[in-house]
Amino acid sequence: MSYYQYGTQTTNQAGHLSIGGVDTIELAHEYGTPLMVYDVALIKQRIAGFKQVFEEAGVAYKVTYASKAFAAIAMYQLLAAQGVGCDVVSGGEIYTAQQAGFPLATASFHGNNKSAAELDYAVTAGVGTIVLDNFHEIDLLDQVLQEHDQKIDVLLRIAPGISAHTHEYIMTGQEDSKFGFDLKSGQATQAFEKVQALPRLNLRGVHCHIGSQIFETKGFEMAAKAMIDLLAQWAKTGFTAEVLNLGGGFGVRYTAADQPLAPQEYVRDIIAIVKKEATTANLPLPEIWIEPGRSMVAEAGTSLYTVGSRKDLPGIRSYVAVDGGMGDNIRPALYEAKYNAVLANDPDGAAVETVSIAGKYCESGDMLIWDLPLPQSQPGDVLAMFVTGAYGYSMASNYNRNPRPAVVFVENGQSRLIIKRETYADMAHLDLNESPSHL
Ligand SMILES: Cc1ncc(COP(=O)(O)O)c(C=O)c1O
Ligand SMILES: N[C@@H](CCCC[NH3+])C(=O)O
Repeated sequence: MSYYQYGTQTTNQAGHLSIGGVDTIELAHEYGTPLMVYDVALIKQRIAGFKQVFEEAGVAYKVTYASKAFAAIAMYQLLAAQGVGCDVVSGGEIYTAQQAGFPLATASFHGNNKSAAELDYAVTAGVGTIVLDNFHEIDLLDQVLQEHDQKIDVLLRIAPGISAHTHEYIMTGQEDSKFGFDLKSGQATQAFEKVQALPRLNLRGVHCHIGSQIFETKGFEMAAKAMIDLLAQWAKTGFTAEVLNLGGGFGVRYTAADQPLAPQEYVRDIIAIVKKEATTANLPLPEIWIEPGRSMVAEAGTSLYTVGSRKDLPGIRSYVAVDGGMGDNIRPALYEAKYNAVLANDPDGAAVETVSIAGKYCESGDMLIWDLPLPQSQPGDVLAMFVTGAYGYSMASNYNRNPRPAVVFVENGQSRLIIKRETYADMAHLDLNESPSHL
């Protein structure tokens, strides 16, 4: 095998890339391309791995999936069946979870500018926890609760002032951030006092999230320590935190240059540091919550594209274009994210050339992979691009009025369509076509 295999990926007897026991070339024929393929067994393995670490440590916990990484009805159903909660960040994610029959009592609602309508929706839909992000939201939520004569559990999102080593755009825990109550300037304690004075808000603890695609455990350790120190201060007022949510952010391996720990290792480390710091501060151990997104689904996702045109610039480079691009995966254009890919019809084939994989969108920046060693490719070959399961489909767009791809789950030799390919009519269905006049 010449490629790094994630989850159930292997080369089958036909010499094709297989995922979940299903031939990816057959998937491309059956469902068309671009196609997103999710290895369900790998998602289940990740969930089980996270839970196991907590179980072994014998601590109270909650594993919640950050839906923004990939939200779909089938995904929420898979989570519910595996007994994990989720975090939602919009009315749309709440709606999708609700359609899936997801137990919303296990969901947490995040966001730096939740609207009154979204808060109302969350309260009436039965979302279990609101993660309060700012002072305006505290007032909005209290108002909504008064209207419904209800109470709700809340956490306070704290910006701990920790810069994790990751791309600037996906860093969130540093002081200069739009998210959460700032720790250093005292905003966090002001928010604590404000919430404590509002009987409809049942403050259960604190939340922080220091960023995404993080490889080192140091940042999590610093964040955990900062949170425990804060809770120790608040404990002097008689407050006992029941929950400490340390967010997500665990890194994954996109290419060989990425060397993350196994996802469970981050959690093992987090548990150890929380235990140590809580003991030192003489605090009862709170329930530890995590909310991984990327590490739950990224490596389980593979994008299949069909190879089309080619442009050779002797001495410069060769562009090989595929039938998708920045509309189904904005990450290379947005973050200069790096990916790896193989020809699904010849995954073990020796590379004979280096090509750059272009998308089909009208942007020079619509490049999926620069300088990829590949066997000789022909139009009609299927390119399998790895680790596209997080922030791919969920950040997809209809730029150039290209339809968003279909999505399938594969497991045990079977495939199931979970999101249909968008049609031209789907994309135009909100356009009004009633009057020939121009106002
Ligand atoms: C509040 C919060 N929780 C969890 C996550 C999930 O992060 P990741 O996908 O890196 O695990 C994010 C996204 O970065 C987030 O903003
Ligand atoms: N969307 C980003 C991560 C942001 C996570 C949300 N806070 C990515 O693709 O890496």
